[in-house]
Amino acid sequence: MVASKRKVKGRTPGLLSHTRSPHLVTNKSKPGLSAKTTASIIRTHHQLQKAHAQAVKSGDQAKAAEIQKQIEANGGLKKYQVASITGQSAERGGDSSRVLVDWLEELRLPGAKKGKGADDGDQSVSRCVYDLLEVGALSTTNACSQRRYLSVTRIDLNSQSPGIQQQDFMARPLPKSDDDRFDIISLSLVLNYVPDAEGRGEMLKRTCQFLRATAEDASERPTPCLFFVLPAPCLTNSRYLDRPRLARIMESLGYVLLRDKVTSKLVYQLWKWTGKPQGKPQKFAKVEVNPGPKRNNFCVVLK
Ligand SMILES: C[S@@+](CC[C@H](N)C(=O)[O-])C[C@H]1O[C@@H](n2cnc3c(N)ncnc32)[C@H](O)[C@@H]1O
Repeated sequence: MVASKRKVKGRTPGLLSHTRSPHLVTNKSKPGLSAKTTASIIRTHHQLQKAHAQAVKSGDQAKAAEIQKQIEANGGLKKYQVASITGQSAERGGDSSRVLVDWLEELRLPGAKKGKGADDGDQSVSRCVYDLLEVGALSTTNACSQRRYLSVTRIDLNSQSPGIQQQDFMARPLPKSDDDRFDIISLSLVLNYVPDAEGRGEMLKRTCQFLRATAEDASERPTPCLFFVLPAPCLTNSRYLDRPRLARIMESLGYVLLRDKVTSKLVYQLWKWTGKPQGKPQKFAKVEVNPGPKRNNFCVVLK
């Protein structure tokens, strides 16, 4: 059966190829880029990245080089980032770090107060500042950057501003002491950028090395914690991953779920790191958990 144009247009929402990061505020958007164009740039970039990772994995250097050329011909990471910013609108969710700060405030992180610089003049709390590592940062003015109780270190594979270090989180030198660790790590729409399942598992594992251990007297606090955002279909419509399986993966690394929010487009989660993995170290292979023809193949493998 040939799918009609209308059917293609009225897309199946659960397919990853139809998602994009819909939460960046577009007040500064370039009006020239239509939603369709930005979605297409993002989708193509993800597909090519994935094909490139597969070619590298299979040792096909010629194919990898060819795909790399295509990635560059399509504008590369730079164009993808522009599309990520310009293709989004506040009505579609806005800045995801608003969810993070709302949760930190709701969970009564000591010193965390609502609003910009809300701890000004409050003598009753000694000033608490928490170190946040924002991986995959595209902005220096989002909600988490506007809280005085957060000191934000921003990194991205391609820095768009002097306030963002150009750095691959996977190549960031491992901490030598707690001075190099963080209270909070944010991976907003970053895990799904990683083109292969093993790489995603490695990224999750690596977060544990960058978080400060919980002090004995601070067990009620939400920190140290990991905030992440994923396109909803990664967890709601994947053959290989759903929320229970992700929870088992995270718990095996020592995380416990504090907050979880699912919208039609995105899943937001906040995980506290206990420093104590539950049980023996576990491996998670690529296992089908949700069979079905209209599902995507998003997967996290932990070796
Ligand atoms: C879709 S954008 C998301 C940006 C922003 N966090 C958001 O929520 O809108 C993904 C960003 O993650 C960055 N990224 C992906 N893997 C990364 C890594 N290993 N280290 C640093 N940045 C990374 C990419 O360069 C890209 O700018």
